[in-house]
Amino acid sequence: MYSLEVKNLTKTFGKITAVDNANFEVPEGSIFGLIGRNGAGKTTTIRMMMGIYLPDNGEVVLKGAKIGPEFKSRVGYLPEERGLYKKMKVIDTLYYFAEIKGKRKNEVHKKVDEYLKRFELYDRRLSKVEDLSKGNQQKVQFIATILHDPDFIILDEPFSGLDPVNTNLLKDIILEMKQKGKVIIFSTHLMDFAEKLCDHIAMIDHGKIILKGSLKEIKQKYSQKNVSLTYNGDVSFLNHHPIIDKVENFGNTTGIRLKEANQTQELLKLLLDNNVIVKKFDANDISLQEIFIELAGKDEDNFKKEVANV
Ligand SMILES: Nc1ncnc2c1ncn2[C@@H]1O[C@H](COP(=O)(O)OP(=O)(O)OP(=O)(O)O)[C@@H](O)[C@H]1O
Repeated sequence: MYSLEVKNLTKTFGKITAVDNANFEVPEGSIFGLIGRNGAGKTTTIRMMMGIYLPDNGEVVLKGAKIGPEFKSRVGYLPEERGLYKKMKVIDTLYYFAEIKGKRKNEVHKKVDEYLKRFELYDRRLSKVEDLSKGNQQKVQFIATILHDPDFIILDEPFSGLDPVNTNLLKDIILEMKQKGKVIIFSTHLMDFAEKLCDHIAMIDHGKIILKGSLKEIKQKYSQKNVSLTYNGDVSFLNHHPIIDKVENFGNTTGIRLKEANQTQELLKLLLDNNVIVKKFDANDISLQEIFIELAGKDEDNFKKEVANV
């Protein structure tokens, strides 16, 4: 069952079509990633979902009914432009945001302390927001987003500006919220996060949805001719080998696309024969990053052909 559906959403700004007839479905109890490059249309889509922008066309549907004001009280929204009152103390900021969502101080007091401690902000609770680093301000805003225990959590680029420790903490909290049955929707251009967290994704490019669905199924579909390799040695000989379609270096791993799905054993033998030390050989594995580059890294002509097939 879908909890939230985006139907034919379109938004133009003058001559720019920021979102072009976008359709996707967010299943109940899922972590959903809206992924795309800079300027792809993620924020505009989210703003339409939140009722901040009126769409030129289309609608957002919640459990079969057009979204209304009641949705606002059930949602926690972290906007891309982080907007906190700079002169306000951290603790007052959190109580203020909770109050806007109808929660009294004594209802959220315990939770506020708990989150401040988890995010290592408890000692800064009496500091003014403006005295915190950007990353810490973002953590405060994230806490403010979830304090009222919303059913839907919509996060626009939540990981940008966070260090690895806080990124992990945020990931843990997102997973905890999923366990509680919440729907989490977040936008990102960082495929790693989407890959680790999401059950479902929609990939947006040039305002169009070019890929959507269960991440597992998408990866299965795209992985049949793929090998993800970790190695020591030199694999440059693969570049012009007749069984190889493409070799892409992703830093820690190398993605190899074969011309045919049944050539994985031949590839393994080839690597060993050429004295490559194989540390990890994942046949039929493909990263979301590879799929993303394949689809969103296309030139304009290929892009139009691909979109025509979604
Ligand atoms: N208020 C606006 N006025 C004019 N153009 C806009 C406005 N908002 C967005 N755009 C344009 O719409 C397109 C999509 O922008 P959007 O911010 O939705 O992309 P995004 O995927 O969120 O990008 P990023 O990851 O860089 O934040 C871009 O070309 C952007 O310049």
